Amino acid sequence: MMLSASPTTLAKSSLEEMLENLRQRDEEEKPKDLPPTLPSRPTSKARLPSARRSLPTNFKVVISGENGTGGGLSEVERIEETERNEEDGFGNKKLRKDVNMGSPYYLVQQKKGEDKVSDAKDEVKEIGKGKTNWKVNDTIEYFTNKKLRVWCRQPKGVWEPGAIQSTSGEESFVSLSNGNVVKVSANDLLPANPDILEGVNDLIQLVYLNEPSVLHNLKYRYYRNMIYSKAGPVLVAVNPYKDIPIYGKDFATSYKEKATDSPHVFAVADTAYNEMMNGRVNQSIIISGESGAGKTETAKFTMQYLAALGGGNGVIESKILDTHFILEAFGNAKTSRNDNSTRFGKISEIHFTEPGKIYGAGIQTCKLVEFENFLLLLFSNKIT
Ligand SMILES: Nc1ncnc2c1ncn2[C@@H]1O[C@H](COP(=O)(O)OP(=O)(O)OP(=O)(O)O)[C@@H](O)[C@H]1O
Repeated sequence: MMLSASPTTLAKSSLEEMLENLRQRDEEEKPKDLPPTLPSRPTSKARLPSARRSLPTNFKVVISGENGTGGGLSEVERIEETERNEEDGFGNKKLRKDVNMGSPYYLVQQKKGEDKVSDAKDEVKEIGKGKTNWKVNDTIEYFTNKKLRVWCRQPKGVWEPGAIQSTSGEESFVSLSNGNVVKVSANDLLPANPDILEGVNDLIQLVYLNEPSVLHNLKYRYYRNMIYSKAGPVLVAVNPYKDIPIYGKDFATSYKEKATDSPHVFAVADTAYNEMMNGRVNQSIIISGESGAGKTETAKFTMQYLAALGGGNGVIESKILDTHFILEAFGNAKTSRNDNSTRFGKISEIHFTEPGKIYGAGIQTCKLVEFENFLLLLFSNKIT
């Protein structure tokens, strides 16, 4: 399903007003002050910002139920792809507008997703115009003139947001958000993303993919209980260390019915299940992270979702889910990093019948590789 990003009939937000003012100011200054192109990005094509492409004039925001099945396509590419072809190529249903989740988490995501993606594209279009070859100084100059936000590395390595006041040679005076003005070298400055991109649910939507921008985006979401973010086809989970009500039946149902595309472990499990069912290809999900990152919990949520999808009378599913308790009793221990640390690597398999019902499971364990712990869930379809 597509949702048009045409201007809303509601009163303009202060953000919209600010953007409009910025655009007007740019228009006035256009002939003598063309903005430079975006700063350099990682060389990998997969991480190039979608915003570098010229935007379609009839731009639309697509919210589809799939997660990570874009084959590495950027947001704009996926939009164009979907516009070319009503089917998403993976047999997934598109977002159902008629399902009202009634969940604050869902609503925030929906609203933010719609507004931000479309507005940010416009803003990026503005910033991205101009020459293709640029130098660091051009960018700093541009950021200074426009009073745009930058990230400023402080002595202890912490990145603080601020605005460049003036630059002389390799050094700049930056006014930090706490009011202090500090002198920093150009090496300690990085461009920040426009406010409008704050909290985007896929990191590849960020115009500037530098370390502070990525961390800031994850932190912004984390403080709003949005612990999952996408980094292209990869799901990033930040351990909340508290219960967040995002794993209940209503959430499982909404991911099953493609009612939301907010990043979530259920979405990953759903994609794997659908790929297995549609493509008849075994699937695997790799969960990695340092000790205490939340791998075991994530694996449990994945299995819980798969049990809900492939559940029959519930007996075998609950048996599978209950194995965690036995395994943890024998194989977990308290460490300085995690009170309930799994001391072994784990490969869990779930087997499905052809119609997609669970008919068995298996778990292989292996020696723990400290700090490079992993869990691998495998899903296989019975070939009879
Ligand atoms: N999604 C979550 N929601 C709430 N709490 C969580 C979540 N994920 C992890 N936690 C908390 O973090 C703790 C550590 O998580 P977990 O045991 O899954 O880490 P791990 O990566 O498997 O660690 P290890 O490699 O040491 O086994 C859990 O006991 C739980 O309290």
